[in-house]
Amino acid sequence: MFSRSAIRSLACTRSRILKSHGYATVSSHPDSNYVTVVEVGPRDGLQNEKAVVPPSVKAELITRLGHAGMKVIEAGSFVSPKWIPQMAGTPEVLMSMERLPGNHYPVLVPNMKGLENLFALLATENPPSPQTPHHADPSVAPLTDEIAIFTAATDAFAKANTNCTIVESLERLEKVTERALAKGLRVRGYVSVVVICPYSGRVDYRKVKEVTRALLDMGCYEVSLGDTVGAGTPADIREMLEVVMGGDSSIPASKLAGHFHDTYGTGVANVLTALDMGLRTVDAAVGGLGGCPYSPGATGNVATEDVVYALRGSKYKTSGDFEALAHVGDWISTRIGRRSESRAGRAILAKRERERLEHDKGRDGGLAESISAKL
Ligand SMILES: CC(C)(COP(=O)([O-])OP(=O)([O-])OC[C@H]1O[C@@H](n2cnc3c(N)ncnc32)[C@H](O)[C@@H]1OP(=O)([O-])[O-])[C@@H](O)C(=O)NCCC(=O)NCCSC(=O)C[C@@](C)(O)CC(=O)[O-]
Repeated sequence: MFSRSAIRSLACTRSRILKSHGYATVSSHPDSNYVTVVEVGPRDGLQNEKAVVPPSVKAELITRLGHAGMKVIEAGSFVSPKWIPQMAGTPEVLMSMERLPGNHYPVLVPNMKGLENLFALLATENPPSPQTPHHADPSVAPLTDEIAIFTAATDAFAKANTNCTIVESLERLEKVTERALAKGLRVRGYVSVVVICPYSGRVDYRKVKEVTRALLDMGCYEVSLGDTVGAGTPADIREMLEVVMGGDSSIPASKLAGHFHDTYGTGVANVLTALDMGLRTVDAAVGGLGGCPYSPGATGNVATEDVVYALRGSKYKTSGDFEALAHVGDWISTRIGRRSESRAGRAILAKRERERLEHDKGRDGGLAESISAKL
């Protein structure tokens, strides 16, 4: 486990960093019941596929997701290709996907090397200037305007995922965040294994809070809390959020997002619990793609279609088009040789297929009747 004093010493740099950059804030939606669903399928989903999906297919997936109404789509990672070969083509993906204006396409960055690689790519599009640090054309979204940094609530998981302890990862990420903010990029944080760690078991929710606080103090505008194993129940999520959002140095719901894997089928229930607790951002993957390479047995993220369907008719609003997303989930699942894991997606496509068959049968029946009437 990491030491509290180490985390506290990181927090001491807070005032210095905030003095130079301030918290990078994202303007909150005018409707307080608007739910931002961050689409993580192209990154969290495809990073876990055995086969390396070609950049052209990933780019088409992101393009399709944009046209299905997704506004924030995690497009890939600038991580070590030795660790995650599935994400090696991220620069090509960013260069070839359609970037809808107003959309955001964050990428994962684990260290300075990843950030330098990203900067090199951004510089190829628009030579930087003080006014437009990395992007000038308003008719398309920037290649990316946001990075996501990641650590964990246990040392065991941090070591498996990033080859270092939590404290070491926070030291590394602090430098990455400072440089990214200075370049005008937004920074989002992730904390993995907020409920159960596949290596060290039940997680102490106070650790989740400490790591989340450290990421916010660095300058992350939001921290996404990952039930990486996907075994958390709504009661677990409620208890975890009560600890993170309560007590001394409480963290407001507006700074948190929920990231729930659906291994035990509690993903949608956990999303609804998080919304009930005041969160308004959740992560999801179309078709329920994914898992985590360092969480054996964990299945994909909660499916975007399932989340969008579950919010229908409720007080919550969101941007994705349910049926269009079901088609995207079916398309990418077929491309990678599996079935869509979205229950709602499969149900609506099966219903539409039955309707089509009945319509065709009706048309054929009508035709047969009119032919026999003429004879
Ligand atoms: C963090 C490191 C890099 C440390 O890895 P390391 O091996 O300690 O790093 P290193 O500095 O010793 O470098 C080793 C080699 O990798 C290269 N390298 C080093 N960094 C990079 C880079 N950025 N881009 C390209 N290459 C890089 C570096 O140049 C060197 O190459 P060599 O000299 O051997 O030829 C490594 O552990 C890593 O990349 N891990 C990635 C882990 C990952 O992507 N996991 C999945 C994402 S997190 C997740 O899915 C959870 C989340 C976010 O979804 C939430 C949830 O569900 O919980």
